[in-house]
Amino acid sequence: MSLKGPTPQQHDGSALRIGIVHARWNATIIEPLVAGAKAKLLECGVKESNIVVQSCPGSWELPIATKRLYVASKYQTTGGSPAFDAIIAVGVLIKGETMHFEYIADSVSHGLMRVQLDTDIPVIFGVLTVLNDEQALARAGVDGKGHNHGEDWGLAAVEMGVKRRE
Ligand SMILES: O=Nc1c(NC[C@H](O)[C@H](O)[C@H](O)CO)[nH]c(=O)[nH]c1=O
Repeated sequence: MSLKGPTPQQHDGSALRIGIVHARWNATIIEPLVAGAKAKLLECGVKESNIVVQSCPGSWELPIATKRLYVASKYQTTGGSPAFDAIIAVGVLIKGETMHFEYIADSVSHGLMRVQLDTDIPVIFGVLTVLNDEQALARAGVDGKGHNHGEDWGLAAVEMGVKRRE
């Protein structure tokens, strides 16, 4: 058994509304990650109609796309309270030949942390920062290898969404 990974908890997601914002770079990895997160949301009782999925060009755009989803939702509900209990930001950064990877990874991680602290809406960090395709495939659970990290992000979104309402 791996020493890594979160200790799972059981939470009832039936009252939650969850956003998923995903980049479109490296779509063959993004797709299983988003599917894994969504499957766990549904397994925890989140209603399909309460899962909103949006996309953006790449991981660099995740912080602003996540912030915009929160802001837009705030004005769609009565009383201006945000409509989302948590948002999962999904991206796949694969190291290339240049320093581009480092700059995006660093900026996106700080950006997403800032969005969640500024908005008080939990933003689950679903950005893979990997050194090669094999690492990406293993973390998306593709071809039965490795573990789909999207599932962990779905569970984290339910836990944080429930706790935000307590
Ligand atoms: O470069 N590699 C990647 C990437 N670059 C695009 C960047 O996020 C942004 O969309 C553009 O720079 C335009 O702002 N975006 C990713 O999600 N993964 C990568 O591996």
